[in-house]
Amino acid sequence: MRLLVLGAGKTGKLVAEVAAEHGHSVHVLDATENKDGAALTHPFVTGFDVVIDFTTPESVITNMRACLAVGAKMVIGTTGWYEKLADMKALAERRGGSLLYGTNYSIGVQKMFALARYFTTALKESGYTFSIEETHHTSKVDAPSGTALTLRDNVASVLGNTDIRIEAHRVGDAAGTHTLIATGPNDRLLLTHESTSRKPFAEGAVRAAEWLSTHSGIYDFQDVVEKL
Ligand SMILES: NC(=O)C1=CN([C@@H]2O[C@H](COP(=O)(O)OP(=O)(O)OC[C@H]3O[C@@H](n4cnc5c(N)ncnc54)[C@H](O)[C@@H]3O)[C@@H](O)[C@H]2O)C=CC1
Ligand SMILES: O=C(O)C1=N[C@H](C(=O)O)C[C@H](O)C1
Repeated sequence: MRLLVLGAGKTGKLVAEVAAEHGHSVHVLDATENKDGAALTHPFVTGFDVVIDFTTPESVITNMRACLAVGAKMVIGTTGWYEKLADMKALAERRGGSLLYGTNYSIGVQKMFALARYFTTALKESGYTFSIEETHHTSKVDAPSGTALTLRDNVASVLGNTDIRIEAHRVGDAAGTHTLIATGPNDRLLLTHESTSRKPFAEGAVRAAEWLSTHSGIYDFQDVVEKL
C-alpha cells in the first residue's frame, strides 16, 4: 500500500516506522513541506492509497479539506477538531472521500471504552457519581484529550446524561493516562488505562489504514476496531 503520513512529530514518526515494518511504501510530510496544505495537490494526493494525519487541530482541517475534496481515503489520529466533524463528514460524502477518525488507536484504550460501559452499568444504580481524569505531556495542545471525551460519551450513553466532570493534567512527557472514577459516599472505584509507549497508537492507525484501503465510507475507529 502507498501511504502518505502527515506529521512527523512524536506519533507521526512512529506511524511511518510501523507502516514500513508492515511492508508499505511510506511518504512523510511535516509542517515545513506542507505549510497550509500546500503539498496536497490533486495529482500528488491521488498517488496514495491512504493518507494518515497526526498533525494539529488547525492543520488537520486544512489537510482534510484538500484530501477529501479529491476523493482520498484518510485515517485521522489528530484530536481537538471535532466541532468540525459534521462539516468534514459532509465534504467526504459530497466528494467521494473516505474518512476514518479515532481519538485513540490503542487497542487497550478501545477495550477500556467497553469496560467503562460495563463499569458504569454495574455502579449507576448504587449511588455513585462519575468523573474522568486524564494526564498528558506538557506540549499537548488540546484539553481535555480526545480520549477523555470518548470515554465521557461511553459513560453518558449508559447514564443517559453528560454530567461527567473531566480534569486534565499536563506533566512531563506522559504518553497518556485516563482514569474513570466512580465516587460513592464511602468509597471510590477507579478504572485506569496508562500508555507506557506511543507505539500502540501507531500500530492501531496503520491497521486502520490497511482496513480502510479495502473499504469506502465514514467510520469511527470504535466501530471498526473489532473488525481489524
Ligand atoms: N488518535 C490517537 O490514537 C492519537 C492521537 N494523537 C493526536 O495526534 C496529534 C499529534 O500528536 P503528536 O504526534 O504528539 O504531536 P507532535 O506535536 O509531536 O507532532 C505534530 C507534527 O505535525 C506537524 N505538522 C503541523 N502542521 C502540519 C502540516 N500542515 N502538515 C504536515 N505536518 C504538520 C508538526 O510539525 C509536528 O511535527 C495530536 O492531535 C494528538 O492529540 C496523538 C497520539 C495518539
Ligand atoms: O496528544 C497525545 O499525546 C494523545 N492524544 C490523544 C487524545 O487526545 O486522546 C490520544 C492519546 O491519549 C495521546
